[in-house]
Amino acid sequence: MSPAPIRALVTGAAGQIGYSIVIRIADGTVFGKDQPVELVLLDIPQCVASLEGVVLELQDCALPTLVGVEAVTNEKDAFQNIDYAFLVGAMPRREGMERKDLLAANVKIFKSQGKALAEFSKPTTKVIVVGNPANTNAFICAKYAAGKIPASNFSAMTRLDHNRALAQVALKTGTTIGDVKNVIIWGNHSGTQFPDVKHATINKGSNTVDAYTAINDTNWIQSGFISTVQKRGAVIIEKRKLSSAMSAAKAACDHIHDWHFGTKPGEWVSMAIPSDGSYGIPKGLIFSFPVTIDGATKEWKIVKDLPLDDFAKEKIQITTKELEEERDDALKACDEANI
Ligand SMILES: NC(=O)C1=CN([C@@H]2O[C@H](COP(=O)(O)OP(=O)(O)OC[C@H]3O[C@@H](n4cnc5c(N)ncnc54)[C@H](O)[C@@H]3O)[C@@H](O)[C@H]2O)C=CC1
Ligand SMILES: O=C(O)CCC(=O)C(=O)O
Repeated sequence: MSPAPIRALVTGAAGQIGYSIVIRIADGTVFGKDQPVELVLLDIPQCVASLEGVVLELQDCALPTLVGVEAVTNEKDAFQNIDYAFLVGAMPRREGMERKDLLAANVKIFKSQGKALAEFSKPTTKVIVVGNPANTNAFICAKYAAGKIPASNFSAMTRLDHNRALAQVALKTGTTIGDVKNVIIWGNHSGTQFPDVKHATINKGSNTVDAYTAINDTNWIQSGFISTVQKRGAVIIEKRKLSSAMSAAKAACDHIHDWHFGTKPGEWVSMAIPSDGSYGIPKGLIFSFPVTIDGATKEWKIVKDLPLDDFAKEKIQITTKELEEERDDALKACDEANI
């Protein structure tokens, strides 16, 4: 007998990330090839025709794992009874903007969706926020769903930054992605994030070497590497005139896949989740940490007590400060927003 279907919501499903994400959820990449999936696609009423087009294409994919698709334009229908929510729908930044410039416009969406989660969803629903500024939107969403859904069920996506870091290290060392383990993205999904390879390892032939030794270029690790990962989103906007979508959709699916199935033994992933005070990060801030996940309980744990040198502490302080400022601005915008 096949298991009960997993009901997954994708918001902004008519947008560019939505278009790349739904096929991976529907075809078993995220929840497994034997797991039936019901998809709920939400977008704004102006995008209904485009949303219907996505539904037709999903039908045409003839996927054995996809047992239902609903296209909706209201939160009540969208958030009903879901197991996972991929909250993508939000305004993307254009050339020259910082992600936090989106705060005033996008935070209202996440206030409203937090309330909808509280009203219509199950207490076990797990949420990934992709829409920028992702950490702060997740903070707001969790705040307005509080009382019904625990804060630990809310996360923001820094997996794209994590994947970018893996790829840069693999390129630099002439290895493959599978050879590089345990990079970390600390903090905000923004230009202040701290991509860190201090605790990473690289397989070279039959040896496992620490990343600093394998890379053998401290200047690159502490400068070029960090800024490449921090600025990757902006460079892609400059080149494509659109923000990253294929890689963002892949990262969102990696994030939920690992939350559902758990992380591999001896490995961690980067995930922005509510701080419990670890590493001196203020409690409740949605901060990217290294986490391990138990696939049986679907609970994440922050990897504790990694030694941090002064360089790391300074970088972490910068991104913490930015997140505190964003949080305060977002709370103000929510108070002012009459939703
Ligand atoms: N965290 C991360 O690593 C990344 C985050 N992003 C962010 O993801 C978001 C989406 O990006 P794209 O898909 O490229 O944008 P897009 O503009 O192509 O699509 C966004 C979709 O969301 C819809 N939408 C707007 N308000 C909505 C609402 N209240 N409810 C439901 N749908 C709504 C729009 O109608 C549109 O179809 C942006 O904020 C972008 O900055 C993008 C890449 C990576
Ligand atoms: O950079 C942006 O604002 C949009 C896409 C994004 O967040 C990213 O590519 O990292």
